[in-house]
Amino acid sequence: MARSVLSHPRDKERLLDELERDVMSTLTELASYGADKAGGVTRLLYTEEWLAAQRALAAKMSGCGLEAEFDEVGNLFGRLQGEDAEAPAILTGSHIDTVVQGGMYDGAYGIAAGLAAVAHLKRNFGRPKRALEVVSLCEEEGSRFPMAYWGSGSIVGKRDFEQIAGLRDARGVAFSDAMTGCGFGESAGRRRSLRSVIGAFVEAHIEQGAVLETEGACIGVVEAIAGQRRLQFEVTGEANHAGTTPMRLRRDALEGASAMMQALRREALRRGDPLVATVGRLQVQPNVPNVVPGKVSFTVDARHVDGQLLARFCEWVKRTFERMADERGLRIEGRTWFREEPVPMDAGLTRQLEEACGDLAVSARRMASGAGHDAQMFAHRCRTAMLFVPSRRGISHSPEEYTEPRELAAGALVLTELLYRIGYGEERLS
Ligand SMILES: NC(=O)NC(NC(N)=O)C(=O)[O-]
Ligand SMILES: [Zn+2]
Ligand SMILES: [Zn+2]
Repeated sequence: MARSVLSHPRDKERLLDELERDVMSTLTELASYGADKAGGVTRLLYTEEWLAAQRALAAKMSGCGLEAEFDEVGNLFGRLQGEDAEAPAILTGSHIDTVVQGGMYDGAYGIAAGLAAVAHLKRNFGRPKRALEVVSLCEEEGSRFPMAYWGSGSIVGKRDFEQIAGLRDARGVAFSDAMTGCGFGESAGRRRSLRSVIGAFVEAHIEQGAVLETEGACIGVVEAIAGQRRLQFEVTGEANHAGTTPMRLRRDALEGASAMMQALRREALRRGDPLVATVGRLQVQPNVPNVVPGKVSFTVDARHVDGQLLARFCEWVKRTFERMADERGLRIEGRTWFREEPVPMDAGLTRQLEEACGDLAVSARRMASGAGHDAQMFAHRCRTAMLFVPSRRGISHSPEEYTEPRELAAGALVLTELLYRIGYGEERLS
């Protein structure tokens, strides 16, 4: 087996041209599924545009000579069989879903890069020692239903059908109805999602921050992924007439909630980086100009690379919000609907990723991820590594999300090299 996918350094530009062409073709096609008027992409789990994107990817995978198959929750796999049918497969990919009015790269890039890499390896090196699978994970963001990592979590056993019972989206559509409506679910007769043995998982993703761009590095070698909590609060006061209710007699739920949000921001700033806290969703009832708001619900998304410091901050949030509600004669209910602990990437596989960057003369730097990723799920079950490519001005979860095609190709080149070494090499996964 040759040491590298490059038989000579002069082959690098030609391979970058090929990978850039293939990655951009897949990204452009996927961006058409859920293209919204704001110029971004909205492709939520189990919607028509989500299903159309998965079906288009299945056709692309088959067109590359891979065995395309959906599992019971709608994860899509494109498999390149290995010589050793018993050897645990190596998976690469990311999530197909997006946030509302998101960009065309978050998630989709990892799928496009994985497909370009495995297709190149198949064409040029034939059958690997162990199976290589490109995976389009059905959901990661938690944008439609109060459930995140549904795709990767179902594969590694951290999500199951009991957890989605009773969940509904903002329009009242039941999770289970949306899932069965797309032809998935427990009784759809598809392969079970849970996989007991996985050789490794490698995810390519946009950085969604500005470190690589600021430092002029091509690749982020991810060492760890931050932990995160998502909390939902309901503040209840008393709806009343905006014209006849004196200020001192009001129990204004929005005034109380806004004071809590200001306190949240001040405390997060006081505790300092890398702690972040975000109020992303706010709903006011009855939400009309001439009524004192009687009820407000809002979300808090809190993250930190240190699990203990994250837990302590969330305890402060709950304690402080309860005190502030009491002081105003308001009621407050809070619940944590999502939590993931910080997780390190596999040291050996990360070292191999870094070595591949060096051998390919692609600049790289080690870093942590403030964003959550499917790699966070797989890291509990198998050797997992992750690479980033730069995000222009660090922008993501926005129609302004952008990465240069050549930067996307460089990430795909490193991914191709790593998959070649661990998929075709004799040595066991280190
Ligand atoms: N890559 C992501 O944008 N992930 C997002 N989604 C989750 N589940 O973390 C996030 O908010 O960081
Ligand atoms: Zn995202
Ligand atoms: Zn993502």
